[in-house]
Amino acid sequence: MNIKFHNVSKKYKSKQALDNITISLNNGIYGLLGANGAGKTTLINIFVGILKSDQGDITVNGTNVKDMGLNFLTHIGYLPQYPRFYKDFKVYDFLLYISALKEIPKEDAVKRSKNLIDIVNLGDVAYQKIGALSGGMRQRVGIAQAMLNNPDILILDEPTAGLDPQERIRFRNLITKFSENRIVLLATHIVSDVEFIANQVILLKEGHLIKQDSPEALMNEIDGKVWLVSTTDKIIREDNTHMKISNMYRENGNVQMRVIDDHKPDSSAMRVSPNLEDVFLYYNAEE
Ligand SMILES: Nc1ncnc2c1ncn2[C@@H]1O[C@H](COP(=O)(O)OP(=O)(O)OP(=O)(O)O)[C@@H](O)[C@H]1O
Repeated sequence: MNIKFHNVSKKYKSKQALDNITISLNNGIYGLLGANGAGKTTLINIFVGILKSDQGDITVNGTNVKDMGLNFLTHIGYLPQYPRFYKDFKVYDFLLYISALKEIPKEDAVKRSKNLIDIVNLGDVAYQKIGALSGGMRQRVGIAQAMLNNPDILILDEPTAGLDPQERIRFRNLITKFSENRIVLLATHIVSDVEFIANQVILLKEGHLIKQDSPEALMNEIDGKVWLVSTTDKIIREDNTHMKISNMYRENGNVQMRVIDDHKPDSSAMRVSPNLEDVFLYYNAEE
């Protein structure tokens, strides 16, 4: 599978939400990362056909999606950022209903719905109404419905919103298994969702493509620019050095700060290996 975005742009009135985005995706997991308002949902909505771009084209295996008609949708599974459900549907019935909309034959629909209910760990509530589920459980119904048609291209917009830590891990494992021979595009601003599973990260900022590369390559690029500085609460309260702090935690009565800086920010600072969160901050921090 291959998806190409060629010079895709989108403006909402005077707001340039996407500016000339050109990217290419092959099989694997792609983390679409960006701060709030970076343009992730706009890019996804243009791809799945909810929005029209002002300019540019998208091709799947070389064919313009505009020429694929409804056939295009049979290849796609999609979880919107804010999925809406019929609250009176029971989980299992809802999956059968979505299967019918996707024109999945009844026998397959039954098998697949039951299987996905197990996979997303909703066996205990399969016959409960969606309206009675917790937010995280509903989100898992959303993930399951996106996978019903066994899509070649799975598009997930903020899929882990509301999931507890255990379910996040389950989700990451599920996506890693599922991604073999497919494209999974996962939009998030939660770096840890993609840090260990994405083959590539697409970094957007204010509608621009900042980087597309493997997490390892992105981390290598800022090697030598991440420091650990040990300090105290008092100094932090008084500090006005405007360091780019990617993380802060307490250890043995001191405060440890992870600082992003081209130069050693303090004589006691120790160089540490970058992680993907540091990369995110490096490209997103205010000057
Ligand atoms: N319908 C709209 N009308 C006007 N502006 C919009 C509309 N939808 C999005 N925008 C603007 O376009 C920009 C990109 O929004 P988008 O929702 O694509 O970002 P995002 O990266 O998905 O953000 P988030 O992480 O907050 O969901 C933002 O500045 C947003 O305010």
